[in-house]
Amino acid sequence: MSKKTLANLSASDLSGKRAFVRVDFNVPVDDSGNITDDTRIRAALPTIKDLMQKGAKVILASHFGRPKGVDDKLRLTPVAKRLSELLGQEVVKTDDCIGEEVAAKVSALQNGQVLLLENVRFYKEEEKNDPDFAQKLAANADLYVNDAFGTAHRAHASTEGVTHYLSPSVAGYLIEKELQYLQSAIESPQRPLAAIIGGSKVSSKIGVIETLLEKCDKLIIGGGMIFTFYKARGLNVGKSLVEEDKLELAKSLEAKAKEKGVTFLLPTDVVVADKFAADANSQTVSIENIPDGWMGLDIGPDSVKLFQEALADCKSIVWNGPMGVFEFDKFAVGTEAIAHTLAEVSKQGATTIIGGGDSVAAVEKVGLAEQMSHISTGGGASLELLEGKVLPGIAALDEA
Ligand SMILES: Nc1ncnc2c1ncn2[C@@H]1O[C@H](COP(=O)(O)OP(=O)(O)OP(=O)(O)O)[C@@H](O)[C@H]1O
Ligand SMILES: O=C(O)[C@H](O)COP(=O)(O)O
Repeated sequence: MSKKTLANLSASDLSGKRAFVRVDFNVPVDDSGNITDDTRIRAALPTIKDLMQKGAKVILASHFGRPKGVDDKLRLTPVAKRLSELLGQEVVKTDDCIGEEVAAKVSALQNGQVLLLENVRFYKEEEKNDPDFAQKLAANADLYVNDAFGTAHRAHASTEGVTHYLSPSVAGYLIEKELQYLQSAIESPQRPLAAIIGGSKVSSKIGVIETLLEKCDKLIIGGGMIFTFYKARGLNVGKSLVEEDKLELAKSLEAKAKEKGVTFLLPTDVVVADKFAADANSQTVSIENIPDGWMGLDIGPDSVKLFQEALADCKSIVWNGPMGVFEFDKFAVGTEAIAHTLAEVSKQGATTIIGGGDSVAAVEKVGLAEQMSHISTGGGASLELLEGKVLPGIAALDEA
């Protein structure tokens, strides 16, 4: 990575210094506000612990959800509690992210102590990347560390704006690791490189499919978007999800794959349902025989076999997006089978990278996360990185 990282800063650079650290603690919670998955908190620990050990005063900032103004349900209090448990040390929590209370609590911090600011999105200025707000965030700190990979695709005050007021501005260990895996996966992969792209719509994955067509040897498509490709081929898709305005695009993506010599695989059979529900009636049919009135919600067993065979000799695999409606157990089979396949090829030495969000949730659900080479903590951010886009939260950091 050409950016300066925390590894470049020694104890003498950090001891007694107030480090403003942007993390992504936007964690899933249940209806009672309990954290259901603390992966993102644990992923930030190497950076936080390193700063503590090097004697910095650690000021953590994060967003949580998408509040419109102050929202008591979106306070970071449960996160502070969980982080205190993980660090084995009390984390000081403020009720705001700027202002006098923050200034007072920061000035009372000892070297190695950790403070968590309140949700930065309680201020609309955060998402507007307002310079005055960024300056207020920066006012209590001496330097900036960005470790919020999941939010690095947002040019917000705490991810981009603050870098104009704090120096040095460096990447934390999580961002460093994410870039190392995701960038090298597509820039200098061990080949064959396969990409598996799923999810609901072609429209949200056009950019990544187009970029991957330039980079990978095999492109495997699953999820709701397959029906747009089938319809473009003239097949009947029943009540399945289709983006009518993307039929031409689907045709051109298939044609482009052919032109580039990329193996382009769509499922050969699907599991169809009579309604969009967990308890729907279902049957497995070949893609030529989707009945009227039924909708495809998962890939079928022949497709799983086809994909497994295609993945068997791959040395690098990137996966983004579920193969079916995995939230319903009945239609999670295809997604889970792909997770098992990736765990298998990982064991045989392939690099397997899971690109955020739903595919990560699926891999975790089947308990295979540990077996993958890299599980990204970013959904949108990992997708944008795979698309080859510049992430503003990273671009703004100091050059190495
Ligand atoms: N056949 C299908 N019909 C309708 N929806 C589907 C189908 N297959 C998958 N989905 C839905 O797609 C959603 C995920 O799609 P989306 O485009 O948001 O992917 P994503 O969240 O970007 O993926 P990731 O989070 O892994 O990056 C899931 O909620 C899943 O239920
Ligand atoms: O969960 C995420 O993808 C990140 O925390 C970014 O959240 P956002 O999409 O609300 O900006």
